[in-house]
Amino acid sequence: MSDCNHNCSSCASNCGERTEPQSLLKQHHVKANIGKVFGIVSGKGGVGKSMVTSQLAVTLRRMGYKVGVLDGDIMGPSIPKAFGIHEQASGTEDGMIPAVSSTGIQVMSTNLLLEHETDPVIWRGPVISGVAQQFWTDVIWDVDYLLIDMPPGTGDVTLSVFQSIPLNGVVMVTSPQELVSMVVEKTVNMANMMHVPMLGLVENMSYVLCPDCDKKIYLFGQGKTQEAAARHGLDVLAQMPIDPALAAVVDAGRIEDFQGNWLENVAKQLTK
Ligand SMILES: Nc1ncnc2c1ncn2[C@@H]1O[C@H](COP(=O)(O)OP(=O)(O)OP(=O)(O)O)[C@@H](O)[C@H]1O
Repeated sequence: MSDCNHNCSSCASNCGERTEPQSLLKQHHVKANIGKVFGIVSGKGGVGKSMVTSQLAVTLRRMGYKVGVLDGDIMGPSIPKAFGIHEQASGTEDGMIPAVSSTGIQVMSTNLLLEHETDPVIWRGPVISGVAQQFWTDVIWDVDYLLIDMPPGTGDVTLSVFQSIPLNGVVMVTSPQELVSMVVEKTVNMANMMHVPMLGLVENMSYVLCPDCDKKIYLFGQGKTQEAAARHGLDVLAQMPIDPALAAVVDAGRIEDFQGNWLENVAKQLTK
């Protein structure tokens, strides 16, 4: 190490004298213009993480912001379908260009790279993590807010996103039953260990609204949410009902038409 200047912060060499851990954070594409970046996480699958990510993107767009969604759920991408995007992503010599929804939301997802939407993603772990990173480093985003729909749980891709993308915070999505479980705690702990601020919790499928009297029916009991969230050190930012109309707009690729303002408080947290 003849040319060692003993300043580890400006040196990429991993020699035995290194005293500081090396950052694994990656730069976004040189031509990209990205304001803030938020991850949407969940302890396990099927709790409505993609639903919340899409609705949050629409809510921010309705507030007038430029919004992008990076579909980090590489194996089970569902964002393009919710937005009714079926064409393949395009690219130039410079980089990848995200698809754009009918209201102007930018989207990048593995499903936009496959020849057929129904093709399985038969890639090994390291390749999958690499793709999530490339959606950050190689895509020419132009957004005020980039939302990352993370894969469920605390696996490879989640870790890779936490390590390589400078997140401004994460929002946790749970269902009422999941809130009391260990998997939520694991995800909260992972964000803490990665020093990424956990902004709070969206409880999805909290209640059903009676179509006749508008009464909220809490199928899994009421009042436990605040207590369980507090145990995890989380603020409850929103509670969303189970609403067949929501599932229907997702199935029809028309999430941008959804009615409801459940996530306005979450959007305010992200934009403040
Ligand atoms: N509040 C809701 N009301 C009605 N249907 C919902 C609601 N939330 C989610 N769904 C439906 O439940 C299914 C699972 O939701 P979603 O794909 O968002 O979950 P997820 O947590 O992202 O799952 P995964 O991580 O496994 O992809 C979807 O068909 C979605 O349309």
